[in-house]
Amino acid sequence: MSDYEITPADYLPPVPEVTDFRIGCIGAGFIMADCHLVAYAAAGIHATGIASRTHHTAQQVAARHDIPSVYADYHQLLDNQDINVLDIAVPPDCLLEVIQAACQRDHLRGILAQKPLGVNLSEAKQIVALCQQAGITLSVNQNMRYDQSVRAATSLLRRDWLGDPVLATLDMRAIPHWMPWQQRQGWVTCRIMSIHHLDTMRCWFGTPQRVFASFRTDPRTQFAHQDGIGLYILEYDSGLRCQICDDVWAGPAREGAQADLGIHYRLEGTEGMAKGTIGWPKYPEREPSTLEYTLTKTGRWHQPRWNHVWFPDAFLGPMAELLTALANDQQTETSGQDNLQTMALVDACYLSAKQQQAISIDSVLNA
Ligand SMILES: NC(=O)C1=CN([C@@H]2O[C@H](COP(=O)(O)OP(=O)(O)OC[C@H]3O[C@@H](n4cnc5c(N)ncnc54)[C@H](OP(=O)(O)O)[C@@H]3O)[C@@H](O)[C@H]2O)C=CC1
Ligand SMILES: O=C1CO[C@H](CO)[C@@H](O)[C@@H]1O
Repeated sequence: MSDYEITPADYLPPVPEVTDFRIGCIGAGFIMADCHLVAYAAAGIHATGIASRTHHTAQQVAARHDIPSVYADYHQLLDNQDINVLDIAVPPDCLLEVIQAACQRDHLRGILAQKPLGVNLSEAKQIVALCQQAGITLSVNQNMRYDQSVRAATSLLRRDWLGDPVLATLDMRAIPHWMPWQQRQGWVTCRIMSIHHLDTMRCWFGTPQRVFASFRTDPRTQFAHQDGIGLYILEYDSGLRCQICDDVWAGPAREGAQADLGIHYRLEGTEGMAKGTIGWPKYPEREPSTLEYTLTKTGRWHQPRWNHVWFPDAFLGPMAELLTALANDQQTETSGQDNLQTMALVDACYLSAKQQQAISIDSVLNA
């Protein structure tokens, strides 16, 4: 293989050597049942216990995934001293109380919490502080970083193959399935979906200095919401600009017109250019994400391909990283502390759209 080629180690997550941690799952909804547990099982990682709000839901998911212990509620799961790692996927406005209860137990070593880390930066800070005080390693499930194309692009950037980053754009034209609990938050897009794209830009380029965000409401969504279709410009002092368009309306495709759905991104640097697609909008069909790149040093297109997909395969990544970090007494890349910057960026987007002006991320982080 010539230089400047991507290999599986660049797009697949590490599989932890030590898998004897005992995982308790809190939440048994879509993401836990159809993504987390499916990806873990494929790697030989099996949860020990599960609890949901509704006992019957937990029983059904336990039966489907061969989970030996089902608890009537999450407090009972937390009482089991054998469980030392939590995998939490509950609505964001339920997360803080679950973490508060978890931090009162002294047998827990690690927590993987689904994004967003609470309803805002203030809650995220409380969650991070609670885990630090309890000596629990907290990691946030910002799993788009583990999408195979995103991860491969991260490798290109970390090796400097693209040179100095000049411009990055990401265009989402897709209709996600919305969860009923979003209605009580009044969020359609930014804190639920755009958070992935904002966090991915952070993974690629670090935290921007400022963001300008503009929202327009989504004509299909029946409940009152603050966001809807989201447009974002991220400004970096280096000169780099990132632009994200999250169009969750994507035209009247559900209303009878033809659909043209997908997610495309493009990264331009002084020494190369990469363009990718994210296959997730086709889920449950398995459409792998793609990446192509061209470099001044090679003068041709490089087109690595794989059969893995974000949903569900990439969900091994965040748990594998947490288990590896626990075994080595380290933090993960998506630690709670790191995620405060993603949460600050998201809060800055809502503030920017409301005030119709660019917002510095530091001003939100340090407010
Ligand atoms: N790519 C990603 O990383 C994705 C992340 N997510 C995140 O995962 C979390 C869970 O999402 P998802 O699984 O799709 O949601 P679901 O609605 O499918 O599941 C929610 C789970 O939380 C439980 N729950 C506890 N309290 C409540 C409550 N007050 N209202 C509603 N449910 C409650 C539900 O219990 P029960 O059903 O027993 O009543 C269920 O087990 C969210 O934070 C979401 O943002 C979601 C999708 C994709
Ligand atoms: O994180 C997410 C990614 O995709 C889902 C769409 O099916 C969203 O619901 C979501 O919260």
